[in-house]
Amino acid sequence: MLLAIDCGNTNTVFSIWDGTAFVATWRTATEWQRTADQYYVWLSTLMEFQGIEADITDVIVSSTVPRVVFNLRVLSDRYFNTRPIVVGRPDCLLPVDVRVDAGTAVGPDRLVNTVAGYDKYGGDIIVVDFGTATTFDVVEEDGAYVGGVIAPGVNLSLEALHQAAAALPHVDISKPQRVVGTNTVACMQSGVFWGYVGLVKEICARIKGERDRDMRVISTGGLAPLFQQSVDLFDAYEDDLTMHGLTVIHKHNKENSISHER
Ligand SMILES: Nc1ncnc2c1ncn2[C@@H]1O[C@H](COP(=O)(O)OP(=O)(O)OP(=O)(O)O)[C@@H](O)[C@H]1O
Ligand SMILES: CC(C)(CO)[C@@H](O)C(=O)NCCC(=O)O
Ligand SMILES: [K+]
Repeated sequence: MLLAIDCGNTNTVFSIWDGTAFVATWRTATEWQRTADQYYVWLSTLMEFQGIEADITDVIVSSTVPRVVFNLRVLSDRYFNTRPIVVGRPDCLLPVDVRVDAGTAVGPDRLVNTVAGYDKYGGDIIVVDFGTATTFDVVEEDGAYVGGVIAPGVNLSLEALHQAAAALPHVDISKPQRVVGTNTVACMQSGVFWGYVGLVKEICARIKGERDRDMRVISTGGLAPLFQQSVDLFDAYEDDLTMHGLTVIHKHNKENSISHER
């Protein structure tokens, strides 16, 4: 079985893939200090608790935080006796081209989202991921990643207001009842919620305009449904797009590269 690890700047998600379906998914805060042994205690406890007897033979990692990769490598090596595939490293093959400026290190999560989006929907799509940052990834007709947009994440935007302004509280995002807020929290929620609706609309329209074609917009990330509730922003929503992409990349590497086994 495959252990797929999607490490974002805020959260790290571990999923076990049996070749057909995900048998379990667990989420933990991203902390680069966490050691391989700590990961294993956490993972094995959850597996035992849920009665999952997974024989993990393969590990694939996508990490937007370079420092955590070392301990995830040790985890893979020490407890699963396998060398992990690390997306973005030269020995990890991608099933699609990456056409960006020379020397640009595209975030591995964006590459994985691109692969997943192309696998599920084909080309000419925009993948929008509401993570720590909100990213827009543009997929060419042939599946190539051809660039995109990085905007501040929803929670980050609210947190920035709280951090920078003494009188602004910590607020969770939600859809405000009205645009005109009559209290501080409602005003902040309105600014971020409706501001975000505008941001997504404008960026997608401009991408389509720049490329002079219609493109399907696929959303992923925990907050996508909140926005979709109010306005028709996306053509489809996928709750586990990054994880799906990791399984596609793993399969591609298994079929096309020299063995990752020891
Ligand atoms: N209905 C909701 N209301 C508020 N927050 C939500 C809701 N659903 C999900 N979230 C939060 O939205 C955030 C988005 O989750 P997601 O997994 O897409 O990215 P992340 O873990 O924050 O970022 P990264 O992948 O960059 O670490 C998470 O912090 C999650 O707890
Ligand atoms: C933009 C984030 C933070 C989104 O998770 C990540 O993809 C990243 O660190 N990217 C590196 C820069 C780039 O993708 O061009
Ligand atoms: K994510």
